Amino acid sequence: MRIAYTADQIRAAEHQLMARLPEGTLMQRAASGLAAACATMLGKVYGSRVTLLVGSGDNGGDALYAGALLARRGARVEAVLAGSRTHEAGLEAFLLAGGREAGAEAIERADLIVDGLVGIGVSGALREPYWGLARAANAAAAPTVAVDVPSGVDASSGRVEGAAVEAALTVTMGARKTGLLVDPGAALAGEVELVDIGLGPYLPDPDVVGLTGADVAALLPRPAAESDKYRRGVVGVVAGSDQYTGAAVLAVGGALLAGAGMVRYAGPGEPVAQVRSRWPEAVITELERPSLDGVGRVQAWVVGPGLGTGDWAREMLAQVLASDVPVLIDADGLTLVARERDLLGRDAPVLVTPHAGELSRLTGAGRDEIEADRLKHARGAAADLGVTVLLKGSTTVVAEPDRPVRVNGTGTAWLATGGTGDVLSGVAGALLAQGLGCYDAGSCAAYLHGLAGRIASSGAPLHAAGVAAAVPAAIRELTGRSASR
Ligand SMILES: NC(=O)C1=CN([C@@H]2O[C@H](COP(=O)(O)OP(=O)(O)OC[C@H]3O[C@@H](n4cnc5c(N)ncnc54)[C@H](OP(=O)(O)O)[C@@H]3O)[C@@H](O)[C@H]2O)[C@@H](O)CC1
Ligand SMILES: [K+]
Repeated sequence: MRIAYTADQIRAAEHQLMARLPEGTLMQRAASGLAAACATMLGKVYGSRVTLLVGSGDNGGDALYAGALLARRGARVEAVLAGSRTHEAGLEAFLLAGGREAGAEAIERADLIVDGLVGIGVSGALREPYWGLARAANAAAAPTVAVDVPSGVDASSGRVEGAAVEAALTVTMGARKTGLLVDPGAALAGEVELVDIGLGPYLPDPDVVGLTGADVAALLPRPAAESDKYRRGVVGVVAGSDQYTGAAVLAVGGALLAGAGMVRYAGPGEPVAQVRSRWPEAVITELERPSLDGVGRVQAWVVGPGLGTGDWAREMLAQVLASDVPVLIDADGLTLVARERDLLGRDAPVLVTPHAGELSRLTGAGRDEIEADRLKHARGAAADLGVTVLLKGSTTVVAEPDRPVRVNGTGTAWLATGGTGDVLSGVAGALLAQGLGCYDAGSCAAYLHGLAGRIASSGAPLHAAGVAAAVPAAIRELTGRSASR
């Protein structure tokens, strides 16, 4: 599990640890980890050119001490001092080791750039000359190693106001920062390497958590020898309409291919015909009127994709929500709930899966505001609505009251195409029906869906049906050798 913390949490932990250690110890630990990472990146340290971008705080101090270590190993290290002041002891050590001060032109002659402009102490958009230096580093041929966080990225949220450094590697001190797991910060951080400075015992519960493949593999339900189709989980899908038939096909496909024991589909004539011809495995009820009578028992419902927002859709949604099993609400179902919040008043669990636009309808926050701070808005919606919120996007986040937000980084930009959300709802529904809670079902589904997207894409455009088809391959990749069991 990748765990991450806000800047305040890190600072509080550092405070406690620092009180027990001689002054400067933590920075020395940070700098030696940073220098080692730079050395690995350079391959050969002796004779290489390293340019440090040094801000006025301790982030610059880390860079200067690391620069001193690299200079002692024979690198030609130059420091561009950006702040109105500079970490004094760090600069002294740097100069003593043979490092030199330089102007911004040193960025262009570097083999490696070290971004020590700002770390967790940043506030707001980068000011000049930091801003210009960040852009010069991004334009340079050499890769950049960011100290703690890429400068310009808010460590606690991943937000970027204005320019930020694009790092090939971020060497982060003590613990990962939330902003390294959430886009846009996550995308700017490159690889993330954690340097242990001894903070562990002082860290509180994490702010956010990212599941690894091994975590997901451990959570995924596996059929046991005595499983039958009912015990493996029956998913009910209420999706599609005479106008939108594809959503039904895709949601049912996602559910079937994510391991549901059985999928029951209920809808009107047009989508029924489509689902029947595409998925003969599904158990289908063709509806003359909006009613779940005679559809049969399920262990979880998926409701909303392509359903429409008229009276029929509203009645189907109300009946699904009146059941006593977990319900996933997506797409048109969310539009209906936004109009009529009371529908959410039920005892059994609810997982909602909005994108930013749908969440905006649910909460009234602006779409751009939501995109800029996905964590805050997903958390707020989960608390206000009393449900689990899976907010889709380049970093999908899953928020549930009183638990760390789970963030998912497996997706690919190619997934931003029509119908992929319908597949996700089916995948998550299958996991709910197999007994996972909303938090686990949502975060495992996001992981699998992202991985399936990568498999389906391999760097080229994909289509939603291809993502559904790749879900078994994603499960196989995760579960590895034990897949035969
Ligand atoms: N504490 C520890 O134990 C350890 C800490 N460690 C390291 O220290 C880092 C935190 O150091 P920090 O607290 O000194 O803050 P930091 O990120 O360097 O930036 C603050 C400076 O930036 C400036 N500034 C702010 N906003 C700005 C903007 N928008 N645009 C431009 N400038 C801006 C502001 O300058 P001022 O406004 O005062 O001129 C202020 O002085 C942490 O990330 C890690 O790398 C490690 O060594 C491990 C041990
Ligand atoms: K930095």
